[in-house]
Amino acid sequence: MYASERQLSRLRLAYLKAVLSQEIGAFDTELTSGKVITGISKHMSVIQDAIGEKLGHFTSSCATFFAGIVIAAICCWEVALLCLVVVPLILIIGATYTKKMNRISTTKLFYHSEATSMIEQGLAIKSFTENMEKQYFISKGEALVKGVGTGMFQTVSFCSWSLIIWVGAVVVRAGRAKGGDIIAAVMSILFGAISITYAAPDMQIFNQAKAAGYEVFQVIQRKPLIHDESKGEMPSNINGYIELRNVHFSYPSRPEKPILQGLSLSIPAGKTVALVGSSGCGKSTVISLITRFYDPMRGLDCVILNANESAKPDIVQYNPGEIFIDSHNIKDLDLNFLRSNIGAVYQEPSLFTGTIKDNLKLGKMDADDEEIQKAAVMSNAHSFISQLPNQYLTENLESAPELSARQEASIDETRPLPDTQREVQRDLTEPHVLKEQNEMNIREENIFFRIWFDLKKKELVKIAIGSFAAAFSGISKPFFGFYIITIGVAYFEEDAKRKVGMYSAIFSGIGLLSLFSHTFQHYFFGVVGEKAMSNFRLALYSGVLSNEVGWFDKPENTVGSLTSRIISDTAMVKIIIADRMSVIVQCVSSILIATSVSMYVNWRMGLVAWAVMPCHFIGGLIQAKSAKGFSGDYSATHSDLVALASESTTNIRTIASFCHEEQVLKKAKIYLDIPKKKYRKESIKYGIIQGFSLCLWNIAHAVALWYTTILVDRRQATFENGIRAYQIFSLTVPSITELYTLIPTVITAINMLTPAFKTFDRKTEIEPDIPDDSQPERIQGNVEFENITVAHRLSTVRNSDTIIVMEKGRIVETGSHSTLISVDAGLYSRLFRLQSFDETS
Ligand SMILES: Nc1ncnc2c1ncn2[C@@H]1O[C@H](COP(=O)(O)OP(=O)(O)OP(=O)(O)O)[C@@H](O)[C@H]1O
Repeated sequence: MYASERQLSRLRLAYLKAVLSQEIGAFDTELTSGKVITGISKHMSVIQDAIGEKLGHFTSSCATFFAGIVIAAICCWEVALLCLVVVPLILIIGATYTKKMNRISTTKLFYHSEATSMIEQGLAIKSFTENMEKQYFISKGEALVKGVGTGMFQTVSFCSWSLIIWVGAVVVRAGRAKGGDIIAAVMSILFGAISITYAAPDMQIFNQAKAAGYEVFQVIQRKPLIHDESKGEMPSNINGYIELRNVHFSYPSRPEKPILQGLSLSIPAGKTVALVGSSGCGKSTVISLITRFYDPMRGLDCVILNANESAKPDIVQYNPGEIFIDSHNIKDLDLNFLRSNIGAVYQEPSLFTGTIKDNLKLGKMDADDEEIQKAAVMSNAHSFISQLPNQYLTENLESAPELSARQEASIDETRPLPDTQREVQRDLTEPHVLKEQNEMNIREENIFFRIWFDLKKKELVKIAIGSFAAAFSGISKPFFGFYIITIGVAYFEEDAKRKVGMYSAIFSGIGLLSLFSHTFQHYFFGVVGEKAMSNFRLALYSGVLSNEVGWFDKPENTVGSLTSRIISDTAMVKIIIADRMSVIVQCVSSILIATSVSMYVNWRMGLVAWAVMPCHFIGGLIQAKSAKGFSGDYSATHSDLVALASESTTNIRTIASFCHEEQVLKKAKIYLDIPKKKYRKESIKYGIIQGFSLCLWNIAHAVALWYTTILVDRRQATFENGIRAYQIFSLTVPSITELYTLIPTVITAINMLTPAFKTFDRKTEIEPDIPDDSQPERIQGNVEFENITVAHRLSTVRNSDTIIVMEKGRIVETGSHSTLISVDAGLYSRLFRLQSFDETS
């Protein structure tokens, strides 16, 4: 536990460092914030689990198995040898199953990510429905593979046992071993085999960790297209003469759309130059190129077709243009040096966790209080900051919820910029209109009944067949307990070979039936679970899309949290139905059958078996916990780090422009130290608990054996029935433990579904589809504006030394305000007149 925490601490840091060092274009395409958060939380947790507790658990389970084989070999080598032949067969089935399941989960993961990005981009419900249908189809295959796989495992296990016990009888008949030796050998193998089945889920985690590791290392090993590692020039003095020469640019996410098309401009040092143009003409793009968030590049327009149409297109490499500062090509300059010479304030305000002062210091980490205040006064932020309860020490998100969007932006603009600052871009933030919302009135309903979402009659029939099959699958444990002792006794009888042969045949028959019962159980529960989940997902997504725009402004309805509600939370529906309910039915059936049969065989021993059950139960619970992992949810333990990674990715431009990567990594190191200390203590504590659980187990067996001798002594039971009644029940106790651990997970899953159902139940305040009868028949077209605020950008730039007017990535006019305004047909003058109209209206 401790070692894995230490290793993962390094891996998490390396991951975050790699993310922060990528060029901005990567965040537009491959490194979405969702992917980064999944990487640093989910993927890291799986890897930590695999190389930590699961590896320890797997090693100890394998050791138990091999010890079982060795003891069996000492008691009866023929039986042990047979096991060594049979076990690889079982392992091959396990490996084939895992391989198939992995292939399916990789395909599912692809569609899962596709669905996530569809929601992030707000795509139409039609594409989402198609995606859900594809997922449903894949899940059908998954359910079938799961059913056949577990069924095959049961069948082969039962048939192998039949063979082993029959060979035991042959050996006894031949006089090469005693019945007792065979029982000892079979029991050792039995416990070894149980251990190896405990180890099987670990293999699944190892495979998941492999897939997660692949994703994580892809990011860590990714070479950024623009990076600061190869240290470039750092001229001693920068005057600030900026020149763009024939610059072409397309965003990596939309290479087919040219944004800048041969833009050339020069900005003399010390002059104020304003870029003016309609929205989307490429103003911010120019600034992004100067700060080297992107390098000039041509998109797909560089592909020209050959004269002969059937031939392959030629890729022509044009020079995409160059950018110079003081005649230094910015590509030759040290990246950090370049960015620390540029002060940029972006349209979107970005605030980080911490106090207002921490946020202001982002621009200059060594700024003192006086400098900070001076910067705040200059940007008109000082007056409202002074009115806050803790002034500059106010935690920006928690204690100052009253901060308006404009004030947030103001803090963002206030950051004292490095002394070397030469250029500031100031785009005024669009006014935010926040709508008041009525509190939702949500009915408390029983979510458990609602998860069977919109299921048709045929799906309910499937669930009934699945439940029946699950109940039959529940027979296997008590049946095994009953027959293993019956066979043990048969070894001592005269016609051992015939009797054991008959029992072996029955054993194989039950094994064969379990192939069908497991297949039906997993297939039907899996298919119905997927159907209910996809019905609910679709209904929820369409419900979300029908909400009014104001609803999306609420902090709890950000794209991230809605995506998580639609994709992750709804997955609980399938988990409850396919994974939990199916096993719950199986466990209940096992417990009922075991209790009835053990009471029937010998009611006294049946009661004792129930009495010592808590020892088994607690022991089993601790073992199950150890198989699952004591360390719990790694993502929750590292929530501070995940939050840091999330806000860093969202505000990557701010971090990159302030060269703040090192500060983020320093903070990350502090966050990583806390869990490291925690896991050191916990690992010792849980080691002791695990040892105690094994002790309880042995105490339970000892009590049962002791009581059997008393019953035999008092002639209240035969030895065979005493042991048999106990064994039937004790082999079924894991089902009680499983049931006990499953029920809280169902409750947790139901709780996780509550926000999704609340969102689903919400009625939109602006109903788009219901025509309003009160509407006039004919629209006159008289529009009345009330309390509208317009950002008069042109009034903020009229005093600039030079105004450059852009249109569709090209410069169309250049000059001062007075010269440009005099050109009546010019774009500037048209824009200016348009804004004057706004002012007067
Ligand atoms: N990261 C991005 N990925 C893909 N396209 C982008 C990206 N950022 C901007 N664009 C597109 O590039 C074009 C130019 O955008 P840019 O932000 O430079 O315009 P602008 O002139 O600054 O507009 P505004 O005045 O609205 O801020 C727009 O069509 C915009 O949609």
